Amino acid sequence: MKKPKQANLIIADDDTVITGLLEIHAKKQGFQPIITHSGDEVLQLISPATEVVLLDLNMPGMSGLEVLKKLTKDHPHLPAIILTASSEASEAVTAMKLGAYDYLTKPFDPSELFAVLHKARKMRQLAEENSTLKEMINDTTPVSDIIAVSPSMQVLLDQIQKIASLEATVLLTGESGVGKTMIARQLHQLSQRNQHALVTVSCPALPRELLESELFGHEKGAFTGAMKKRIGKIEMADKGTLFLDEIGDLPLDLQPKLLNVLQDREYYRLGSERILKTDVRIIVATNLDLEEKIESGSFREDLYYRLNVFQLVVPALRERVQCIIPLCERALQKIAERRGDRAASINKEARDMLLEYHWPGNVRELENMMERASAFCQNNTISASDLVSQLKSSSAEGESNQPNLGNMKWADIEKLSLEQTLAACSGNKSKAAKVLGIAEKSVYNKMKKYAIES
Ligand SMILES: Nc1ncnc2c1ncn2[C@@H]1O[C@H](COP(=O)(O)OP(=O)(O)OP(=O)(O)O)[C@@H](O)[C@H]1O
Repeated sequence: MKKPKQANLIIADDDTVITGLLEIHAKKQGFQPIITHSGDEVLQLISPATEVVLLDLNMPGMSGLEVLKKLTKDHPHLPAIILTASSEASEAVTAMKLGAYDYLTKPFDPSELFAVLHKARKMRQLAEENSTLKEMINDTTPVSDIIAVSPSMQVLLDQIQKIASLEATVLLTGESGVGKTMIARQLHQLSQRNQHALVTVSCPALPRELLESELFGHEKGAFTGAMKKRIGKIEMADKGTLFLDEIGDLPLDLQPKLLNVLQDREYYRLGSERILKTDVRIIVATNLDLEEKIESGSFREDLYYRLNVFQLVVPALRERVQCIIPLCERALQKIAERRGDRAASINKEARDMLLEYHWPGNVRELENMMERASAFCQNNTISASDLVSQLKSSSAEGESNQPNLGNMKWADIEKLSLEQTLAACSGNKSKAAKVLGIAEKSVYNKMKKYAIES
């Protein structure tokens, strides 16, 4: 068997009529196909030029699913499109779970097949670019890399250890950029489900209709443009963990459907009345006050209670001051590794400034700040002048209710603002929390922190 250098599409099917036709179509569509009629050969044919594999599940030699298993393990960025006979629906589901990019049922429409092939090829190119970028940014924080020096973070890590192995739903709350996604990942890694997928859905990222089909999947023809059946993220996360980020933005009319999943582990694909069962653990995160959303009628109370089995509050960076310098040093270390350089250091004046800053964008802002400061600093040492413009711009861009730092320390401004608000609300903490746009619990915490008497 000759392994052609330029073939970017492998067509594996034992039906010579189909492969003959596909070869002609593929060439017309700009692909350089190579044909095989045996499962065993597929893996040997893969070369750096391969962009897509079209795989029939029923072939002599190694079974299609075995080939797929090896393919997704050894070549995770290589999309495989599965061809199945219509009676093999359960095999198609297995194939999707094994990591197939898509599947088509025979007999298929060639224009539909090539639309999928082109999409897969594009995805392959993007995935490659993405993985290079990911390596550059190194944005996945391994569990051992989590910085937890402050007592509040240590308590949090302790809670994570205790609840990770439970099946219960977890609600992660905290401001944007505090590390909720990182903690969701850790909960999954420490659970018995870690051999299965952690599937993330960002609720505000998609318009309502797309979000619904993204979560629950749809049948062919369920809505205009639903050309074929699609498996939803809930199904993909089966036996693993589903992480719903920004759950506060889940549209009201989708909330009962999620409630059903939480209560009975049941749901329907769009366009189908067949009940599907799922074995999934759900972790959700929000930076919004869900109790406030319940009051305003945009979040269901029954869903909130189902989600709020274990609530983990990830503290804002300003509330874990002891972590600030270690987080900066870790960020600088990672930046240096990426650049193949020595890590920059931070002088005393700059450290003081970092410790006093109010960090509206939390750890994400800190990482960005270190990136810029280390690029522009002199003698590989970050000094106050490398930070000052960034601190100003982040307070200007930040939340509008953050007063200008001016000559006052942030802590003094925060204390003053809390005292004045409490006085204006005749000492009513719940009212003050609403006026300040923070949780009532935060009012109590801040009163304790600044020794404000009730
Ligand atoms: N304690 C920590 N130790 C190490 N890295 C951290 C820590 N907390 C946060 N980070 C890092 O900060 C960045 C932002 O974290 P993450 O994306 O998890 O925040 P988030 O709360 O999910 O934000 P958003 O609400 O905007 O989605 C990530 O690069 C993450 O690795």
